[in-house]
Amino acid sequence: MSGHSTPKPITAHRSGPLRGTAEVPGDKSISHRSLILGAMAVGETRIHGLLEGQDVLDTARAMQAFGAEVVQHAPGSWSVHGVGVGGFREPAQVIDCGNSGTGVRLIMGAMATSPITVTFTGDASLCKRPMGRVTDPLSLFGMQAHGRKGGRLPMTVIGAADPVPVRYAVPVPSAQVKSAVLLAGLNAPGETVVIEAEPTRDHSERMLVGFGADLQVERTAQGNVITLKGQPELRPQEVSVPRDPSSAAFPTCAALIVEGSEVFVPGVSQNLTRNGLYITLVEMGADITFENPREEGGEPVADLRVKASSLTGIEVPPERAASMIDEYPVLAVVAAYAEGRTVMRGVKELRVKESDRIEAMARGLEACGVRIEEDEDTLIVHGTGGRVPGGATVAVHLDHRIAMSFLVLGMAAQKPVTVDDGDAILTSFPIFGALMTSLGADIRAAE
Ligand SMILES: O=C(O)C1=C[C@@H](OP(=O)(O)O)[C@@H](O)[C@H](O)C1
Ligand SMILES: C=C(OP(=O)(O)O)C(=O)O
Repeated sequence: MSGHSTPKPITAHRSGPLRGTAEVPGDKSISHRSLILGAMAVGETRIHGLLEGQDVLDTARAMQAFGAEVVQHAPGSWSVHGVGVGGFREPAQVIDCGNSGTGVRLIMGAMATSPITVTFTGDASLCKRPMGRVTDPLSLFGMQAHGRKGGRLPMTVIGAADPVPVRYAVPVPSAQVKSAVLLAGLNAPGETVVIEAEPTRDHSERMLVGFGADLQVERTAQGNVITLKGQPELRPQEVSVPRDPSSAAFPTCAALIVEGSEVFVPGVSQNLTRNGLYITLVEMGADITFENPREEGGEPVADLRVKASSLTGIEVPPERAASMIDEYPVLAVVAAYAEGRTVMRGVKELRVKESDRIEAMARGLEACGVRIEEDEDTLIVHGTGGRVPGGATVAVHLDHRIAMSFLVLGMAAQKPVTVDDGDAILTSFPIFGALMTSLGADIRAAE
C-alpha cells in the first residue's frame, strides 16, 4: 500500500560475532509470479512459503480485485482460485502496488490483453519510476496507457479488446519487462516472441512452463529467444517458494564483515540468473562453503556456511550485473570493509530502482567515512581494510535494500549507523530485524 506513517529510524551498533542459522523468507520474484499465474489459471493453486512482505501482499490484493479468490490459510500458506487467461474482471478501485516495481509491471502485462480499464498507482518511490519500458511493448498488443509525464504512475491502462501477438527485443536487461510481455502474450492469439540480449532472472519462463504454457527458449548469438503460444488454459499448481537469495545476501554479507562470525544460510538459490553476488564474494576471498546442492521448488539451491573473512576488492564483470542487480547495495557495503577498490560498472539500472541506488549508496558511504567514485553507470568503493568509521544517519529514500545495507554496515562499523526509515524493510524482508538480532546483531530503534 502507498506510503507508511511516520518513519521509524533504526540504529545498528557494532555487534559481537554473528552465530546461528539464518532462515530467510520466500523469494519475492517467485511469490509475485505464483499469485499472478495462480490468478490466470483455472482452479485452485496452492502456494507454500509465500513471502508475506508488503510488495507481495499488494499483489495478492490486486489479484483479488481482478476477480481471483486469494486466501491465506496459515503463515506462508496461501491458495489462489484463478479466473483463467482472459478472465480478469475490471477492478472497481484503483490498483495500488505500493513500493513494488515488479508488482505493477507484471500486473500491467497480465491485464494488457483483456478488455478492461485499470488505474494503477503506488507510493512516492514507485510514482517516480519509469513505466514506459513496459507500456511501450504492451501498446504493440493494442493496449493504451495514459500516465503522468515521463510515463509515470498514476496511470490508466485500457486493455486491448482485440490483441495481436508481438515480437519484441527487450532494450534494457529487465526481467520485469520480459515478464510483462510474456504475461500479455498469454491472452493474445498466436505466438509472442521476446528476445533478450542479456539473460535476466528466468522465473517467469520456468513457472509458465510449470503452469502448462507452451513456451520454448532458444539460446542464439542474439541472446535468448523466448516463444510463447497464446491462449493456453493454465493448470493450477502446487508451488513451493524457495528462499530469497536477495534476502539471504544480508545475513551472508553481515557474517563476512563482523569479526568472528559463522552463520549457516540454508537453501540459497544457485540459479545462474540470480547467484552473481555469491560468485563475486568468493572472488573477493569470502570463506563460504556451498553444501548439500539440491532442487527446491524447481530451483537449484545449496546451504551456505559463511565465516568472517578478509576480503579484497575486485572488478565485478559488467556482464554479471543482471544476475546480482539487487545485491549491489550490500556488495558496496562489503567492499567498504575489503582491502583495495571494488569496481562496479554497467550498473545504471540501479538508478531506476526504489531509489537511485548509486546515489543513495554513494552519499551514505561518504557519510560513513568511505571514499567512493561514481558516474552514470559506475560505482567504485575504496575499501578501508576493515575499519569503517560509521557514525552517520543515512537517508533510505523508501528503499528497503538501502536500509538493510546500511544496517549491515553499522554492525561492524566503529560508530553506530542509523537509517532514517526502518519500515521500508517491510516490503521484502519483514523478519530482517528479528532474524539478525537472533544471530547476535545489535540493531534497535534509534534513540
Ligand atoms: O522480475 C523480477 O521479479 C525482478 C526483476 C528486477 O528488476 P528489473 O526487471 O527492473 O531489472 C529486480 O530488480 C526486481 O527486484 C525483481
Ligand atoms: C528492485 C527491487 O524491486 P522492485 O523493482 O520490484 O520494486 C528490489 O527488490 O530490489
